[in-house]
Amino acid sequence: MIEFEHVAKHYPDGTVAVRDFSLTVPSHRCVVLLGSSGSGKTTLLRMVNRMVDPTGGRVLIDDADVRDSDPVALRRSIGYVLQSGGLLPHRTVADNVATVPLLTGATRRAARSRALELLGRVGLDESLAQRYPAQLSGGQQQRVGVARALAADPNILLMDEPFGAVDPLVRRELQDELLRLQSDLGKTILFVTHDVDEAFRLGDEVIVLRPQAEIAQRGTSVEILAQPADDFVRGFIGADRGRRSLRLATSGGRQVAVDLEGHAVGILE
Ligand SMILES: Nc1ncnc2c1ncn2[C@@H]1O[C@H](COP(=O)(O)OP(=O)(O)OP(=O)(O)O)[C@@H](O)[C@H]1O
Repeated sequence: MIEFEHVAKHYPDGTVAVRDFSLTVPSHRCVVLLGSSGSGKTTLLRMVNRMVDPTGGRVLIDDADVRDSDPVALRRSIGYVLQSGGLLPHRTVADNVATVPLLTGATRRAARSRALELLGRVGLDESLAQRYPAQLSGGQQQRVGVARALAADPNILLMDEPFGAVDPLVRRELQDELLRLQSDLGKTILFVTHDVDEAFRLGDEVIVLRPQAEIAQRGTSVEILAQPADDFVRGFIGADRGRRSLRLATSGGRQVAVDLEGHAVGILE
């Protein structure tokens, strides 16, 4: 469980990235921070692994203040996936994934076999293990990034726009993969995105943020879509532009959900 207790982040230049943010992320759940650029999402995420220290309030992991833990050990114990993949360019794929197990004392042999197992888990063929990151597609690099984040078998995964740099089809594949992994592994995931569809697909709970990480609304995708808290949320999720509106049409005795342009999106069971 991750708890943010009235955290704030004021930068020396006067920027208030986070004003007063409180949230509990329950264990084994995926909570998504959804907000536009500059709303403070990355700042909040990095407070968990102490890449950013709050200027007010505190962050607890399983009731322990992260300030009391060694930052390097803390970072090794938490999986972190970035949009850019963050892979080491001069190390092979297998070595990239094996880095953390090696640092935490695994033998070379054990680290390597763990790396190969994880590559399989994220849907990558073993034949890619000896390649360098630049020899992979963007989607494959992101899979390696996820495998690397899982390498230390962390309880917590922090994911910062991890699928933002790939095309929409691959993005969907990676989302499916994460949903599958999560149903197997049950990690505590804090996921940052500005993409509403992604947030609604992945989040057990979605936190819609205004600037300075002010919570505009929190809830399941169903709750937010059914009852947007205000005009800001309505605008952000596109409900005000009819983007999320469907209507029912009947064809051959079946009820079909169609979007506002008349394209079929699903069938009512
Ligand atoms: N070192 C810094 N000094 C001053 N201001 C900063 C610093 N780092 C971040 N900020 C500011 O803090 C605010 C929040 O930044 P943050 O990166 O958390 O937003 P974000 O929601 O993750 O945005 P994005 O989606 O664009 O990554 C922004 O206004 C940003 O300019």
